[in-house]
Amino acid sequence: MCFSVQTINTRPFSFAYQQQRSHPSTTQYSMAIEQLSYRRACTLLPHIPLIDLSKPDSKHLLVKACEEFGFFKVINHGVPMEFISKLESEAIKFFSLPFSDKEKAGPPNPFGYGNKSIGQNGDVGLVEYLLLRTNRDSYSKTFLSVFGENPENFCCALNDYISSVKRMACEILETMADGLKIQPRNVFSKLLMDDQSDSLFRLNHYPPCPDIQSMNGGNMIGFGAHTDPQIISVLRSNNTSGLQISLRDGSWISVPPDQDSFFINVGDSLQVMTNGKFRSVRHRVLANRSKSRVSMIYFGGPPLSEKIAPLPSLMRGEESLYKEFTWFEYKKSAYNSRLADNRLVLFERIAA
Ligand SMILES: C=C1C[C@]23C[C@@]1(O)CC[C@H]2[C@@]12CC[C@H](O)[C@@](C)(C(=O)O1)[C@H]2[C@@H]3C(=O)O
Ligand SMILES: O=C(O)CCC(=O)C(=O)O
Ligand SMILES: [Fe+2]
Repeated sequence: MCFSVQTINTRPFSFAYQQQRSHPSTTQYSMAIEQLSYRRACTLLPHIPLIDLSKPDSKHLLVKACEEFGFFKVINHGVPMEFISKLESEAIKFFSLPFSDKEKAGPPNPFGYGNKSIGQNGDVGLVEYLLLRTNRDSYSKTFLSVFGENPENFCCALNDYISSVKRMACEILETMADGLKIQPRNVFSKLLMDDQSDSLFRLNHYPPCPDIQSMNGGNMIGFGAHTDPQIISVLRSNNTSGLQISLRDGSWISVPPDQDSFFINVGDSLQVMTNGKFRSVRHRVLANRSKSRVSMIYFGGPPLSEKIAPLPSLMRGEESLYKEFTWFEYKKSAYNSRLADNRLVLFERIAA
């Protein structure tokens, strides 16, 4: 069964040479063609910022990407390929089990194995998943029911991957603090490093959807449009397309998959902590006609008792755009919402 989404917004681009006189010169032609290819590149190419973590100047690009898109791609990330491929193969093994085995780890409450139903409020998508807490004791229990006495391989793969990706997420958050010229540089990363940090991990499997063309004009929803409530999300997928991000004008652009890189999302909490300077990015996943997509996402969240508020060092005399709240309050409200809802509006301060 597939689920539909509205047609992707494609922005029309006008042909530069339509504005020329009836007999343009060669120079006018070549200028027009140049302009046309430039416009085509701007319209058709995804404008995904690329951050090379090994370059010292990345902090400025990183801040710019968070302000403009709330999304960027990271290379030279330092996460060993071995950890990535080991976890991917464990995930594939899990999703290949018979449904009767997988459902032993479900239904999600919200943790555990889920199939087609996302969250508790009626959202659906063409996806099956495992939603886990990031501590080993917690996910080991989830797997005992499926793998009996031997969940060790999966648990080791998760532990290696999550530790390494968490380290990278902290490095990114510290580089962000440098780029924003705020101190201490662990002002964001300490929330993920805290023993009580409420971080999550998700493995998603999107099976191919061969009847895509015959249904709803070719757009089937894998994971509906939403923003992530946490501070930062670190996403890695195999080489199957599907992920899209929404630009400020509401149009959607496809993110070309890259199995060797990571994609970073600014979450709602980071938008609040920067008083709206950084943008929590709306994103979604469309089903693929012929290939399975497997993605793994680390959601870096603060401790439940943490106050989520704009950092005073970023305010410089501005008013806070948000009411005061704790992560517990925000999370409770988020988990009562539908996927597509704007969860931050309830926490916005009404301008005087
Ligand atoms: C519909 C929902 C699923 C979600 C909880 C919610 O009520 C609204 C936020 C959703 C989301 C999106 C990002 C992450 O995938 C997630 C784990 C999260 O923290 O918030 C999911 C929640 C979920 O799948 O339970
Ligand atoms: O699976 C993906 O590529 C993205 C999923 C996602 O956005 C999420 O789980 O919050
Ligand atoms: Fe997401």
